[in-house]
Amino acid sequence: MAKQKVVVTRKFAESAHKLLSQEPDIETIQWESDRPCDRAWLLENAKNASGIILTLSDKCDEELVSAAGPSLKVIASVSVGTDHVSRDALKKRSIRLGYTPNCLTDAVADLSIMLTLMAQRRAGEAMQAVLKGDWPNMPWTPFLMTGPQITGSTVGFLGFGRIAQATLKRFISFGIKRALYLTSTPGKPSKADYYGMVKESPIPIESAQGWEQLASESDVIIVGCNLTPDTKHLVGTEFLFKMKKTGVLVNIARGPVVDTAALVKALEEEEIFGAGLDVIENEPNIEKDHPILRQPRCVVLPHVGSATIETRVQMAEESVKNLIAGLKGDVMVNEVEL
Ligand SMILES: O=CC(=O)O
Repeated sequence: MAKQKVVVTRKFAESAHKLLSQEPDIETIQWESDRPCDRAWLLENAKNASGIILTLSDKCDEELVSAAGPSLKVIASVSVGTDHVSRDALKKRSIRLGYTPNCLTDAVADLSIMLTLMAQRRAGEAMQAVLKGDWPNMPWTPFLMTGPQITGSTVGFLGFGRIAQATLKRFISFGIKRALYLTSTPGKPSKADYYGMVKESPIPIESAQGWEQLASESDVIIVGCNLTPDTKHLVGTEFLFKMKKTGVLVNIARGPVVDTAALVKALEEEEIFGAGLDVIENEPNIEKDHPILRQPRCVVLPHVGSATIETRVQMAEESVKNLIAGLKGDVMVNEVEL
């Protein structure tokens, strides 16, 4: 029987490649670098492939699936977000889509806490001052580098899936007093209520009546929703200007949910206290002199939410398992319902 061709668009963890190499019926075409593969290489090598393992920076669109042709059965994305994949292009050809939602929950929740504290406690600004040699001119003064405290605050979640709930679980141990959430089904907790947060929580967890309530009553806002046409720029001027002046905004979801120009304006005009971004519109192509990078109260990280060693190994291994299950017609570890 002819082997099934699988294209792998990165060098991942060794253990994941080993899993794949143990499959006797699979022939692997491998991009030999951990940096993104060339689009032309991908389109060329996708021809007659049965499966492709890719990441959020590889666009999986009509062009790619039609380049692969009718042999294509499965896409395994090494990510939780799948907005880089055209669901329509897969659905109409009955191509299955695997993803890695669970294994990165803790890593991203940890980062959400880190960004919140960095934004509230002005970590970026404080580090810059020390690195620039300004510390000798900054003697201890009562309000030097002060920011709002997390204890006693209200934390608002735009999107209340696994990562948001794992983040809330952590926030509770910081002594927050209330949580508010907004999902695409207002009034109901997310179907992914894995931690039993809403039922078992020691603090009130309430569904916000709308984005206005979420924006105006929260001290911290965690953006954790999917990017869809409805959520693009959901956090824009109106939202930001409704936030408390002591409020901080954290985005660990997808850049375009937040309108960057509006965020720059809100920070410049001190309409909000600070921001922590793991993702940003047009990433990774952010110019060194982009106005968002000149905001002292804004911490920007290069999309490293899931970047713990353990998580990245697990994401790669799970993706290989998803791919193999998809090719064999078995149940995947995690599959997107298209
Ligand atoms: O953003 C990261 C992911 O989708 O895995």
